[in-house]
Amino acid sequence: MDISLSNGRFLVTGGTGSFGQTMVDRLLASGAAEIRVLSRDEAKQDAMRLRLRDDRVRYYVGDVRDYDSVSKASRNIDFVFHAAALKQVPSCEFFPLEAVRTNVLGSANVADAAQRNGVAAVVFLSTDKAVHPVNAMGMSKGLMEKVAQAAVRNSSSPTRMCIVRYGNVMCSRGSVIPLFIEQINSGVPLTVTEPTMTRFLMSLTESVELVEHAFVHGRSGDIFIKKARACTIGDLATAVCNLFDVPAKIEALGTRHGEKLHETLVSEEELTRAEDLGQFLRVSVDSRDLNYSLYFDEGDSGRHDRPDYTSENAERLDVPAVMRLLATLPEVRAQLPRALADRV
Ligand SMILES: O=c1ccn([C@@H]2O[C@H](COP(=O)(O)OP(=O)(O)O[C@H]3O[C@H](CO)[C@@H](O)[C@H](O)[C@H]3O)[C@@H](O)[C@H]2O)c(=O)[nH]1
Repeated sequence: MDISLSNGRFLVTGGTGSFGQTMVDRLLASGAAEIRVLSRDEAKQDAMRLRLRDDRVRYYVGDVRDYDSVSKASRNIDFVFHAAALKQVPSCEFFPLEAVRTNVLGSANVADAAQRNGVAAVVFLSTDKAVHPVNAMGMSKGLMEKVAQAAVRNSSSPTRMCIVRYGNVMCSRGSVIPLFIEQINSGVPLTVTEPTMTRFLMSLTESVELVEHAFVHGRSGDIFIKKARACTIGDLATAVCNLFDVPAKIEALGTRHGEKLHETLVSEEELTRAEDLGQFLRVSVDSRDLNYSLYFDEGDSGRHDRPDYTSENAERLDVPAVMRLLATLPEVRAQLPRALADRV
């Protein structure tokens, strides 16, 4: 089957979220024949229905935790983008089993339903927090990656499954940039956890580009990463204040539950078998089978001589560069007085 966003029937799990809605917009603009949105919240679906008013989008209320609802939504579908997840780090720390139910078991349901329904390809959305994970959200996403790769290894199904891993998506729902802007608008200090903490910065558009790249070019079991720039949270807070032309008033919060100082997009072990594709990296699945004698006799000849790819050693943006980047984001521009937007 021809692999393109304009051809076929698509299912987007978590389709009412920040990524999901951007992906659905992209699919509609590309001319996709049918797009199903699977999500739990009927009110968000209704708001989306009213915004889009497009018959090609069908809404399925359901939960990836429930195999039946995933299976029904996957019937006669060609391609799945699996974005449904519990993604807030602090809340997953308090409810780790909820993260397991949605991110691990829910993803297993998506993989299983796709294989049984003859779906051609699935892209699973993962996160840098899945690498060397220290919090329940990252651990559950790391296990999701393993579940997807095991589904590829353990089955002769033709369903192609790829994973994309990305860093912080600027302005996604509940994230720090909209919070900083809200704090500026309310005239209260910006709550900064730890100024030296670093994070990768990606736009929603870039996250959709990464998913599209994996969808078109991925081989089963591949993990795709888009090379990204990073900044410190202290510089991010200063950049937001400068952009809105307010003095930088900062209240130190301290590191939150389960947070890392720096994130890792690709581990050094993965880098030994990563393929550099320019803007993207491809880490293919370790396809050796479970024959222990081969592990002992042949081992892994890859050399571990490259450090992890982290938000600490990635291209670092300074305050003016972060300001320029923020000023390109529609979500930020919508809040920024015209005169200030034009100055950057
Ligand atoms: O009041 C706040 C809230 C957050 N932060 C910091 O801002 C950064 C970003 O925080 P946030 O936007 O909450 O994102 P993360 O906790 O890093 O997690 C996001 O980014 C991940 C990718 O790393 C995604 O997988 C998650 O779903 C998403 O919530 C972190 O360094 C936080 O410590 C502050 O300084 N002040």
